[in-house]
Amino acid sequence: MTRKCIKNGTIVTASDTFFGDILVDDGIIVMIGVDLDAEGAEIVDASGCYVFPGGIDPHTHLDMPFGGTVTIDDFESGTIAAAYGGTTTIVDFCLTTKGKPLASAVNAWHAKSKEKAVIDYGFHLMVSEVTDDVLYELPKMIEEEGITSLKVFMAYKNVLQADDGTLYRTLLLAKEHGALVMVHAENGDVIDYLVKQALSLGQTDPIYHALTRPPELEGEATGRAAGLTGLADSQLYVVHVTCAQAVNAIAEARMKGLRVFGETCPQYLTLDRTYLERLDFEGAKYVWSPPLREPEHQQALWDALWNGQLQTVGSDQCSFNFKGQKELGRGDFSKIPNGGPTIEDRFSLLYSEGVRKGRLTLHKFVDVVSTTSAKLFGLFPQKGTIAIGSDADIVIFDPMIERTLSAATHHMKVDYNAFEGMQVVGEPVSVLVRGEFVIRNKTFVGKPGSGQYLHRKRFGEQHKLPAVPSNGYAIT
Ligand SMILES: NC(=O)NCCC(=O)O
Ligand SMILES: [Zn+2]
Ligand SMILES: [Zn+2]
Repeated sequence: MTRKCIKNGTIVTASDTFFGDILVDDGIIVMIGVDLDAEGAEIVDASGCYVFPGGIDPHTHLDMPFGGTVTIDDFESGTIAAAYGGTTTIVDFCLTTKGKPLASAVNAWHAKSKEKAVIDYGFHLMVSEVTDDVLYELPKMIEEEGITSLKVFMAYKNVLQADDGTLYRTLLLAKEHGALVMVHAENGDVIDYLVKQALSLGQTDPIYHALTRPPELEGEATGRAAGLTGLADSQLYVVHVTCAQAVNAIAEARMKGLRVFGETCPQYLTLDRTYLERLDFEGAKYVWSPPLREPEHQQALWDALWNGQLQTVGSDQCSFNFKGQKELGRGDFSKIPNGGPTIEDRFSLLYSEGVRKGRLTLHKFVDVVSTTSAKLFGLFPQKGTIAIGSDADIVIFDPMIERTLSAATHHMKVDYNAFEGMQVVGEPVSVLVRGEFVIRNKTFVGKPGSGQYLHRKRFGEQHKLPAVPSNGYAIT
């Protein structure tokens, strides 16, 4: 049945809260109001629940070769887990290879995702060099594929790291063609020196991963990237911000009027550096770059979300099994594959740790887990809100359910949960993508391959919504 009426929920967007019904037809929201006439529609009862726009996760790495291995969650397990967690759209990083056409990387990413994704998805391009070939091809990727965001790494020396000239040229190109440059901001050269020094002293445990990547090096790189953005009069999105130093650099750039935006991730808001000290090499489970920080940085990140210095929360889903993958770094922390499993718990953690603990308002919660990502990445208002004409990507969320996050109950393939044992309150009970249930009463009912590829708009452009049916109107 394509027509549905979601009844009696508390509908929350980034700007409004109202009680009522949502009528969905053919995947689109066609009416919002009180006591809607739902004749011919399937009734979905949302009483006692919040009705949120589907989460948008702007930062995932599914089925991606990295650190000498490949992330264990692919577009099937990763998007099923995302859906369970209340996320209906992801933007995944397409890894390009130096010397090879960008199109071959994009085609490979289409092949990984097409038959598998259960929610909608787009791609960012990771750019590690700017050659004449890349300069020629990039505009085509933006125009033909709708890939309107490009990531540049300032760290991972000799692997993905690009130099400042490459970053600057990418910023210029992005300005010219309406793309958003994303940056992994850490000073890779100094980190390389510190890592070699630690290893030469026999300091090989996971904790040295954090000790060789101090927050000053994240703050320095963030400020440098922001400065180059100003010079290029371009736009920048700093991924996975972890510390006060980087927040300050972003805030300073924004105060100067620069188009600089920042994302943090659930792990940096809820976990700290002591996790890397866990015995029996368990600390390897908590190796991310940039690393987990001292607890005081968490407050800086929550404050920055509250006051708008940071705008989004991405998962940076990049999962490796502890057994056989994280273990590649036993005896040498620099060989531990970087990243962790976060796609499933992002939305609930932000609600439970953010809204429930008074660190985010309900509207700010929706904004940082969905709406602003839609705006920055060319998906709004097709995605990221509940409005007439928008896709019916909807999360029915029971705010009273108490549960414990655990690998025993999660839906990712990966063999551990980064938030194991953490108590959260609130759970998505049903999740719809374009009006079809993917999760219904906490059970997966979707179909691999039903997720659609999203051709995204250029930076600053909006989607035109389909015409509203003649009887479509909103009562608020
Ligand atoms: N963040 C992390 O440790 N792994 C994923 C790759 C990246 O985003 O740098
Ligand atoms: Zn990164
Ligand atoms: Zn990442």
